[in-house]
Amino acid sequence: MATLVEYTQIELLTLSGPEYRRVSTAPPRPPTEDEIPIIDLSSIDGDIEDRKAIASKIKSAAENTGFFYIKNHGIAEELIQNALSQAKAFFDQPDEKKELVSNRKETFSVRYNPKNDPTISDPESLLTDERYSYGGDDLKWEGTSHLPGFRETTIEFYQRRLALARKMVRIFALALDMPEDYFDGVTTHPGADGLYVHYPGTEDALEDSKTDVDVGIGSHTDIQCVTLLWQDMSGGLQVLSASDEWLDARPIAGTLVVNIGDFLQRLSNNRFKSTVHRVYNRQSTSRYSMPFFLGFNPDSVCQVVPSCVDEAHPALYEPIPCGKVS
Ligand SMILES: O=C(O)CCC(=O)C(=O)O
Ligand SMILES: [Fe+2]
Repeated sequence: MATLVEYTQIELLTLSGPEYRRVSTAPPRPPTEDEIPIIDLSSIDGDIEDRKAIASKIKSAAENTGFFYIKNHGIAEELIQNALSQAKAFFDQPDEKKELVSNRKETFSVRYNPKNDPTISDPESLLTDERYSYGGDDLKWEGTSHLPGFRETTIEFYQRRLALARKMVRIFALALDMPEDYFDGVTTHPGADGLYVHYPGTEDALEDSKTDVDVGIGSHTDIQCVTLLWQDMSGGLQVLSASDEWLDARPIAGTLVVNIGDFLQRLSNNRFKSTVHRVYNRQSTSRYSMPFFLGFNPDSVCQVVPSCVDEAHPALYEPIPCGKVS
């Protein structure tokens, strides 16, 4: 007997305006191993053949669901746990010390600052270049200076993720049949945000608001190039499959979740999928996550990669600027 699958429509905000997508109304199911594979990065610093082997796995994942886990990613578990402790210390403070955002979800975010990027030899020239408007982060660090080690750990974790994200971008270049340094020039001083996110337990949220709200983030795609996400063991991240069903992107210890953003979908001429996902915290206790979003240099232009265009596949997109250049 055929099972009746029902669908509904969701509205997404994309680079080219609102878009509507069909999604199944069935509860999320576990993904198959191919739908959200676990990819081992232990040989990422090996030779080019090692990286091509990783790239071929990532290519399949990027063309299928657009989400995968990475393990042996090189970021020390101790650093991740220290960052998590700092995130908890930050969110544990009384409300007036924090920035409260909608949906009762709270965030602390660090933007790219050339001073924190060890690959930049002259940060001042970027900071004083009118085209970038990176903005200062001094107020953030002043406002958190009473939390011991907060700044140091937060910056170190940011730096490690920036380095890993740059390596991943090289793998994406290989996965698009381009030389591995193809994107290096547009990731030298990228738009890149590192966040701590706290989703309070649902009971707490209900008590305060007296309404039946979900704590989380509704259906969306990530706008940038690639996202690296650390999530705690709470669960709640759901990912739309290639057949429009919700998959449970369950937490797997020792991994980060990686997904493709709108810019990478665009420059791959839709070969790689910028996948719809959402997060709910429906448990009574807090959920913490630490996403990192890598974009391209704000002064660069995003255009379809030559290897993704041929007579049968003309470029679907015009070149667009990657960031606000003021
Ligand atoms: O918190 C998470 O697990 C994911 C958050 C997310 O999707 C986002 O911030 O774009
Ligand atoms: Fe997201």
